[in-house]
This record gives sequence, structure tokens and C-alpha cells, in this order.
Amino acid sequence: MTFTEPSSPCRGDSPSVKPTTPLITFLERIQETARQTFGDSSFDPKFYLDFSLKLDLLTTGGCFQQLARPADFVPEPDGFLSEVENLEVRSWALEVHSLWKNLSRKVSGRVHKRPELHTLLPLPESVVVPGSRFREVYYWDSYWRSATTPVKDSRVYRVGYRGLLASKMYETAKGIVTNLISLLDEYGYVLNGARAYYTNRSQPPLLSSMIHDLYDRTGDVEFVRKSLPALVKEHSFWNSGIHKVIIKDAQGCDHTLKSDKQSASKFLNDSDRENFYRELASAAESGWDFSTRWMRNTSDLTTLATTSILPVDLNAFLLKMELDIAFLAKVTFENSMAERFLEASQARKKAINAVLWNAKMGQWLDYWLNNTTTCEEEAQTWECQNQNQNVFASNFIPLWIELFYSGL
Ligand SMILES: OC[C@H]1O[C@H](O[C@H]2O[C@H](CO)[C@@H](O)[C@H](O)[C@H]2O)[C@H](O)[C@@H](O)[C@@H]1O
Repeated sequence: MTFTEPSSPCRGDSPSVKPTTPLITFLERIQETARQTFGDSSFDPKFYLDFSLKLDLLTTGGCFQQLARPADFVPEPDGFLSEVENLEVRSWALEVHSLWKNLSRKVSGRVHKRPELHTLLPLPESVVVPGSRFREVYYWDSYWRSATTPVKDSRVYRVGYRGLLASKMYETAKGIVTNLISLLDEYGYVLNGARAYYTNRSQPPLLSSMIHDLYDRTGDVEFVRKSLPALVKEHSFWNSGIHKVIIKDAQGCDHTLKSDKQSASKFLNDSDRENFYRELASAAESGWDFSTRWMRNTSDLTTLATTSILPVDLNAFLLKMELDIAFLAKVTFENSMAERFLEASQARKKAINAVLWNAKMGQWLDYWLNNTTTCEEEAQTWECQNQNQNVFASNFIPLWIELFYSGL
């Protein structure tokens, strides 16, 4: 076989060595990232240099830039892994751990420069996204991360904030908190998600739990001191007028707007339609969109009545927030703040048990305000028959809080 390619550097008559092309330089970056991510064992460097691009180099390079592999990610974290004795479970744990690098992103410089061109909102630190079609940060997913990234058999993993802490990725965990606080500073509350169409609502408030768990692991008092004002601000938001009517600015529900409009077309006047949008947005804010939990008639979405319900989970999350703030205030010697939030938590615990607890069923139940009353009214007469006796996972959220299972 003869080799006749004229510019071949192998030919003795050509002294010049062909320079590395931008494509090879780029693929070498991929190669090195893969080596650091997957480790050296059974690593084949050639595999990465043989990739072909589907889009031009500039576009591909830009996308790769956004896949910010977290700096504190290591392929095999020390600590929890070695304690998992069962080898199958250990390799599964490693697989779950490896999801962090797939779910990490950096908001592109283009979004920071020209935010008006994007629905994605700029965030200061690297982000961790739920995956699949959800390519932006979500508030409560940041705690209970739902990773729908296909891994071998397409199982859905839940690798939460606590998972990040178990993986010892404390800097990434701090970045998540910093991002959420930046939304809170900008909008007055942590948005449902980091998109322009999520600005009319929040999601179940778990920021205090993140900061509490981070402190437990790192003992970083300075970070707590910096974060505390944001938590107090968030507490005011959830206890302000807006949550008496739930959502003031009823804009409907983002990308589901078309189908929302179809449902809303059933309402003949503007005020009923607006009210329906408010119920939709509130259901989205609950994180349970669109569960029958919020419907008067479980087979008809237009009977959503989210704002007429006192939900077990939201109240439990708020109680947890009050306890967390009291604890974190104590850690930073803010004693009067600690006292204030402890008192607030005691009052809420009493109310949760008075209104939502059902002794016969041995669980807490959502409470339906009757048709004619609204959350704006101060005085209510609580009646057991207004409790929703259906069993939802949310009925047991209070058990997540030590106060309830320890009988304090
Ligand atoms: O995992 C992300 C979130 O996914 C669902 O909600 C999101 O999509 C909904 C419909 O497309 C939208 O109405 C909602 O505002 C979004 O948050 C899920 O219901 C959420 O619990 C979850 O955080």
C-alpha cells in the first residue's frame, strides 16, 4: 500500500509539522475534562479526539463552556463511599454521585451581557439543574433535586442538596445558596425558577434548610452571618399579604400558557378568568402542579381552588424555616432574633396541630376554607369536616421536623 497524501508530515521531503487545528485543541480540552471526570482507569484518550461535531466549533465551544464541571467534584469522594459495604449499592452510589457533573452549568456570558435576549435569568455562581427539559435552576428542586438525566436504565434519581453535602461539594452547595439569595435580593422572594416567566411566584421555601444543613457540615459561621438577613426577608415574604391572597399578580402559567388559555376560555368574565390564573399560579408555586389535591372536582382542572386551602406542607416548611432561623441566629449571637423566631415557631406549631391534625387518622390534613370565606379574613371557625381526608405524601411532612417526632 502506498501513502500518497501530499501534505503528510510523515513524508521525508516535507520538514514542516502540520499545526494542531482549533478542532483538535478543543477536543483535547474535552479529553482532559473527561480524564479528570472519569479517572485514569480504562481511559482511552483517542476516543475523545475522534469525536465529530454536529454544529460549528464556535457554537459547540460556547455550549461546552456552560457545562461547568464543579471545581469541588472528584470522581470518587472520600467519606461516605467507603462506608457502603454492599458493592452493588456502592457502585450505584457512585453513579448517583457522578450525576453532579452532568447537571452542573454556568450561565453563559451572553445572558449576563444581553439579559433582554433571554428568558434564562443571570446567576452569579455555577448552577445545578434538574435535568431533562428543565435546564434552569428550580427553587425546591435545589433541595430535593430530581435528576431525570438518563443513566443507563433511565431510572429517576433524587440526589438532593444533602447528596451534594454527602459528596462533600461544599463550594457548589454554597454557590446554590448564593444564587437563590441573589434572586431573593432582586425580586423580594426566591423565584419558582430562574426564568423570566417564573417571576410571579415562588416555590416551597427550603432555603433555610439548605443553610442549616450546610452549617451542620462545615461550621461556617461567616456564611450563616451573611445569609441570615436573606432568610428574615424570605420569612416576611411568606407571612405578608401576598400569601393571604396567595398570588397578587396573576399572570397565568408560563410555557403552559396556551393550554391555560384553553381552560380559562370556559370562564365568561375577566374576573373569573383572572381568578383561575391565580389558582394555576398558586398550584405551580406549591410545587404540586397540577395535583387533584387543589381541585374541587378532581377531574376538572378549572375547579382549581389552591388559594382556598391551608396546606400541611407549606405550613410545615414555614415552621421549619422559623426553627432554622432561630437556630442560625443563636449561632451568630443574634439572641433577640433567635427568641422572636422561636416564639413564632411555637405559635405555628400550635396552629398546625389545632387546624390540621386529625387524631383519628393519625396525620395532618389540608384544610379547605369554605366557599364564601377567603384567606384574607382573619377570624375562622375551624371544623374537622373541612379537612381533606385524602392521604397525600404532604400529610406527613411535619414528621420531617424533629419537633413533631420527638414530642417536644
Ligand atoms: O422539576 C422542576 C419542577 O417541575 C414541575 O414544575 C415546573 O413545570 C410546571 C409545568 O411545566 C410549571 O407549572 C412549574 O411552575 C414548574 O416549576 C414540578 O411540578 C415542580 O414541582 C418541579 O419543581
